Amino acid sequence: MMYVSTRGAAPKADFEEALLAGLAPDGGLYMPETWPQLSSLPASPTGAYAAAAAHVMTPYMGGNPGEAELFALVSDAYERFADPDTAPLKTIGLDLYLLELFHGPTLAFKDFAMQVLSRLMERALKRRGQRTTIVGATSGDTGAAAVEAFRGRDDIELFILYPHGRISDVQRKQMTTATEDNIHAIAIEGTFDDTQAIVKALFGDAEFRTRHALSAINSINWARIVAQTVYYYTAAAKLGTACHPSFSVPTGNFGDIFAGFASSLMGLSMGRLVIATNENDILARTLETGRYEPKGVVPTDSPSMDIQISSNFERLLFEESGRDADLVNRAMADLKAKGHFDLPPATLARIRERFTAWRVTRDEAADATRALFNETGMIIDPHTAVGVVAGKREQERSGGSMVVLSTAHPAKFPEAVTRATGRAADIPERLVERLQGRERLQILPNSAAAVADVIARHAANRPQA
Ligand SMILES: Cc1ncc(COP(=O)(O)O)c(C=O)c1O
Ligand SMILES: N[C@@H](CCOP(=O)(O)O)C(=O)O
Repeated sequence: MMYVSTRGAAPKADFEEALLAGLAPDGGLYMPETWPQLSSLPASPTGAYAAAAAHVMTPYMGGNPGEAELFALVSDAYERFADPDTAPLKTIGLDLYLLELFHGPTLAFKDFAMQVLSRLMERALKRRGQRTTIVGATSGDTGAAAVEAFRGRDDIELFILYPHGRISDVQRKQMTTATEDNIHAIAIEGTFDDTQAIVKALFGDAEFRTRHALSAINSINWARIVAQTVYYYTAAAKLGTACHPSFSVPTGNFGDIFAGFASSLMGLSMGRLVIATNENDILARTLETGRYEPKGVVPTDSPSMDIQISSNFERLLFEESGRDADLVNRAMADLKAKGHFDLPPATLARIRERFTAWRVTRDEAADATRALFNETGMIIDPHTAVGVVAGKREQERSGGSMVVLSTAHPAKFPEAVTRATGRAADIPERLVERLQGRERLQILPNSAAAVADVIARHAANRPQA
């Protein structure tokens, strides 16, 4: 299995190269050259999430690692998940389900991929005798998951950028209380989009990128997407082969829903993929009008989705334009020069065949949280609430089974949850432990040069091995 860049000008890479590079050298995102086919999970072994993960992910690895080694690696990655089912499916209405993806160590869906990614990276670096500098951008959850997955790992420095004052206190402390020397939390005076732009700018500087051996842990890294395809399979398997569920996915950077799309391209039969957005509704506007046009980010109760530049939309554009790298390059150039790009009608039509988008307001999400709590006693987080509202709307429109991805634990967002339901969610013990201790962070202006300087100074002061 080889990987190609969405911008068409990078050499093909194997899985390990794509994993360590993160972003392709031409600025594009890696995509598999062909889609492995897997219409469903084998009937046996059933239940075991790690076995399913190894089975779904193996074809993407090109034999490095092979399925047995990958199985051992993912088994270790998912061992500390709090629910024995890893990704349990709960019924919340008529043919309406919640896929709970928050039982990992940092209580958000990011743990599913990050726990695997860190192990794959460490393995690759050891094999090659290399070290790496990870630079990541986070609106809260990716950073927490990355800190947890990479803390204390040999040969890996993690610099994680988050928008200052725009994530929840819990999310911030999950990153800033890490005591390990290889973890560096940096608050940027800007939005998540600014932090993501800084990451891309650092990768765009070829000399800096090579000198510091940069790697990425955001969903621009293909390995993240692969690991996130697995739970679409396990959810579908639980509902049975006759059911072709739709999936409602709270969406920001478009990585999680792209993993669902990837599963459908692999042959998993499903209904619609529902893009559930908050007031930062660029994707809903794009599907409606055909124009991708970021507007200013507004803060909401679902801060992890306060994103206007959805990185992985580039992957969708590439795939649904018939893998037209020239078109992707033109779109990205237009975005830079004019602040928007227009989807060709045929590409828009193909996207609409598979995806529906619903914009959900803060009040609608809070009402849904309250209603579910009153009906079932269940407390959901504000991102999941956006997914529930969008999922129900789509179910009313097109019918069928609907699986809503429950992307975070409500304890991560106590203010919004308490406002909606009148009570806060119980805080799991594993979170309590992580919130203690002194916070360690730097606040930097919205400047790639400032971040580059911190990384360079740290490298210069690192004791030589
Ligand atoms: C809790 C939560 N839900 C949803 C999302 C959106 O996921 P994606 O960026 O993959 O679209 C995020 C952030 O990525 C998140 O942290
Ligand atoms: N919502 C995310 C934003 C980054 O998304 P990623 O999936 O590309 O890492 C976050 O919580 O940081």
